[in-house]
Amino acid sequence: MPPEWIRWIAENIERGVPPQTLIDTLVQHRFERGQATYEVESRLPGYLLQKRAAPAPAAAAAKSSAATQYQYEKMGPQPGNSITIDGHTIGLQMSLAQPHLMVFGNVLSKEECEQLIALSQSKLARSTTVDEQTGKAEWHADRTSSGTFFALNETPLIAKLDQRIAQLMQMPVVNGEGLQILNYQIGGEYKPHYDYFPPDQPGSAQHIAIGGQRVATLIIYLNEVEEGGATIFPELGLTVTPVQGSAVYFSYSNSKNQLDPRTYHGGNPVTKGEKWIATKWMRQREYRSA
Ligand SMILES: O=C(O)CCC(=O)C(=O)O
Ligand SMILES: [Fe+2]
Repeated sequence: MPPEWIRWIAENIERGVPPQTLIDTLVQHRFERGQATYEVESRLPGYLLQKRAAPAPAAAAAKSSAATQYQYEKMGPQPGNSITIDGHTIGLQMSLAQPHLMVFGNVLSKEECEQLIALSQSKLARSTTVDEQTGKAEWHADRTSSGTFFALNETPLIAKLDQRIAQLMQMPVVNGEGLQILNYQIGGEYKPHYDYFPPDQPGSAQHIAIGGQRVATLIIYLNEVEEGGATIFPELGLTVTPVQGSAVYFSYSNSKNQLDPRTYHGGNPVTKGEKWIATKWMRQREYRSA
């Protein structure tokens, strides 16, 4: 993150601006939400951090027993060695019961990955105002990742992939948020986080208001990363290495509205080459972006 933004965060924390407001403003300025959350939270004074880390007693009790109490329900992709959707065969490579997690091969073909990167590259080029000012085409090293979204059915390719992904995840297409594309350059990472909106954080209510809580994630790897860039699940000691076209699926919300903290995950820094992923988040209900 550029130093002027770091200063902006520090000054506004000092002035007592609520952390969630800062995070939302950063996201509006095209910083990636995970990075914005990290940059703000890591600068909160100790007492505020503790306040955020120590939820109300009822919530705290629910949280401490959440890992043991989360009830795993039959949902998402059903285990089988492979699944063929519209003539395209996806292979199951590994699955875990708790949390509910699966790794798939060939979710996208090499050509589909390449087309998705090319489509995103032209969108990203339009959204980087900083680069336009300096006239430089390359990405800023201090920006941990750059991203773009595709609205549902935005192009024929996106429509085809939205269908395939929804069928794989066993969710209605309309419950999906628009496909998010992220590009990480060397040093780019996504610090460990939950994909669901933490119920004890004030900013979550406005997200949950549209389409409900997030219930499941599919992260698709669009290229081969030369070194680094694995998706890590620190609670599980699990590392998923990016392989072009393969994907990791995990679900974390059940019909009782419980959330599974075991799905805590992040993207390790890229140390050589670059990393492209496409992420699909599914909601409890139909999701309409504003
Ligand atoms: O980059 C990764 O491997 C993780 C991405 C991620 O956590 C997300 O898109 O929600
Ligand atoms: Fe995530």
